[in-house]
Amino acid sequence: MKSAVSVSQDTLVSPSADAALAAAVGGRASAYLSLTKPRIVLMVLITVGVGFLLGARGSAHPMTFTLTLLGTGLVAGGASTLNQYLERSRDALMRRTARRALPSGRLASPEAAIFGAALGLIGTLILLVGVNGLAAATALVTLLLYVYVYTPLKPYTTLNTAIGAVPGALPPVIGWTAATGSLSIEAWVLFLIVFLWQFPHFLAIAWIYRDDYARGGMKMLPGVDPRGTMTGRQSTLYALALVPAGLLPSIVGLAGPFYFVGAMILGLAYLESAARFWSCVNDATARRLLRASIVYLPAVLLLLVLNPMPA
Ligand code: HEM
Ligand SMILES: CC(C)=CCC/C(C)=C/CC/C(C)=C/COP(=O)(O)OP(=O)(O)O
Repeated sequence: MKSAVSVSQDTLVSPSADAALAAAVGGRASAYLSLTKPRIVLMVLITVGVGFLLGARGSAHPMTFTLTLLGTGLVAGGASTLNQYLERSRDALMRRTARRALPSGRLASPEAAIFGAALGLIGTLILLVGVNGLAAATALVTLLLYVYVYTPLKPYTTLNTAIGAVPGALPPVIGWTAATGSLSIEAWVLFLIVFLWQFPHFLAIAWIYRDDYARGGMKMLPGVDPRGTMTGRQSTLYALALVPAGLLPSIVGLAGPFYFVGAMILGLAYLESAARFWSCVNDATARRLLRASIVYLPAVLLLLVLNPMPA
């Protein structure tokens, strides 16, 4: 009788316990995934992929390509995780980030630190063993600059974003070195485009979230520029510099005339959004500029892949 009761209890209790366990495991898995900032990783991988395909000039080795994306994706996810680990207290103070896995307590911080370090290490080893030493070293330098230079500087200087733009622009260089084993001029042209592109991107974001950044104690330009004059001017100047920089792939023999025309149109459209932001600095023009930034980069990268210069 006793055992019958316990069996019936088990059968009653187990399914809901299993569901709770599954929900907990699923919840933890999604919390771990969120630490890697998947949308940024996806965009980073697109820039890596384009760098690789241009470097390979039509003879990409599928296995090397796959290992490059896998290794760099893991390093990028590890970098974002370590960034969230280091910023957990400040993230708790900002509305945009307060619900993240660490400030909300869904994961404990040592778990995040171990997860981030493991992803970074495994990703670097995959690049080292499966791709080449230069790609592995470039990815590791990218992680170190992002996690240990840019991230700690955010509460101290408004220059943090200009410094963060260096690791932000290195992923296409990782892709290029993975395909070619060298750091040639073409890699630096791709670096320059992504570097300049980031200024209007993050200045628009810094304006939109200016109160939030101030709450978290992050030093961003709009915090010392309440009318937004410098923020608007800098966005416009960097977007202006990006117009000729965006044409360089055709000049160094990376892309053809179709790319040249497309990049010119996209560059002018991005510049127009930045100039409109400068002429009237407000949340609406900043959001429009942010949207333009998220269109510009994938579109230019797509054109590069669609209209490469024949080898
Ligand atoms: C210093 C450089 C950068 C800073 C400070 C920065 C900051 C940010 C922030 C705070 C957001 C979230 C905006 C929101 O929630 O409304 C964002 C969105 C985004 N960023 Fe950046 N970013 C930088 C560089 C980059 C780079 C290098 C890439 C990719 C190559 C990138 C791709 C994106 C994309 C695709 C989004 C939209 C997806 C999303 O909302 O998560 N960013 N950026
Ligand atoms: C291979 C490798 C390591 C790739 C990583 C490339 C990289 C540095 C991408 C992110 C660029 C960046 C500075 C985003 C903002 O982060 P944030 O921390 O200021 O954003 P948050 O305010 O949302 O935390």
